Amino acid sequence: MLVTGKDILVPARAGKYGVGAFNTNNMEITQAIIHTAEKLRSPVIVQMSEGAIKYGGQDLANIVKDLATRATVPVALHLDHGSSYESCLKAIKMGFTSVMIDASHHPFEENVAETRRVVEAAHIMGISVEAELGRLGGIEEHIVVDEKDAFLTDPEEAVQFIEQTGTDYLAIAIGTSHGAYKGKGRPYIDQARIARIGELTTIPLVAHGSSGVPAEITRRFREAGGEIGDAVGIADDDLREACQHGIAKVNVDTDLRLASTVGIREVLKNTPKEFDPRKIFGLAREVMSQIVEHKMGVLGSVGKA
Ligand SMILES: O=C(COP(=O)(O)O)NO
Ligand SMILES: [Ca+2]
Ligand code: NA
Ligand SMILES: [Zn+2]
Repeated sequence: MLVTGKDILVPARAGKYGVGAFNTNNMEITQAIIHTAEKLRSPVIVQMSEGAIKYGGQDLANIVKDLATRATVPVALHLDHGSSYESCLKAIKMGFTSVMIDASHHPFEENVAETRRVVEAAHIMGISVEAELGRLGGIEEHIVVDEKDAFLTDPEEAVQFIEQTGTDYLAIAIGTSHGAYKGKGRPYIDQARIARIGELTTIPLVAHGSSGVPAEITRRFREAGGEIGDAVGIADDDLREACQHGIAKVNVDTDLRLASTVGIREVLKNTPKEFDPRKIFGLAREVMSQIVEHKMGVLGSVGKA
């Protein structure tokens, strides 16, 4: 059933488990996410970035909404990295049940003001809101944040921010970053910082940049002709621990991008005579489903629906 992000995340925070928020850009990705959630009896969030909305528009939103509505587990449709009040309202008009207003690259006061505007409008329409405080490294949809400008979330500031905005959940910067190259070795996740913020707050916390970039996937990616450097993601153990301290929404996009590309490349490489799109996209769907299944196991959301 189609529900709001809050319906899914408040129980997750209380139950100390994480719920995957997986980005989609087409039907097969959406099916891999939702069918796997049903198979594992797991709640799930399907999210679309502004780039995905540009690419698939209402067509894609309708695919997600239809699958979510018919799903036998709770599913929310979430706007990822909404860059403005207008963008959030447009998404709500498209049928999104959760929106992120990402104003974390602005000074605190401006972030508060922008977030408040979205919260007021969204709550009138019964839609829940994610905001962000702190700045991840890596490349967000519309902002390139280099390391020196990344800053981790201050726990006391987070309390102020939540009080002043009324946001339903909060994305925090705690060492993760977007993309396939999250650090030189194992990225450092500031568990003490998460725990501190978790102690001081009660709303669900959000970890962006949480793809694991599994070695098996990068090996297959190269084997099938892909080119990727020494990619590294967030360790499963770090995600498990983060969910014990208040992280309830865990964003995953890169892993599905890599998995779908592995599937497509393997079909094209191994069966060069193949040109049936169901075979070409079918394996991608299968590889993505395996990634979604692994992640739900790591986060502890299996059987929670
Ligand atoms: O935070 C993310 C995705 O992060 P990854 O690049 O680690 O999948 N989307 O908002
Ligand atoms: Ca941001
Ligand atoms: Na988001
Ligand atoms: Zn993100």
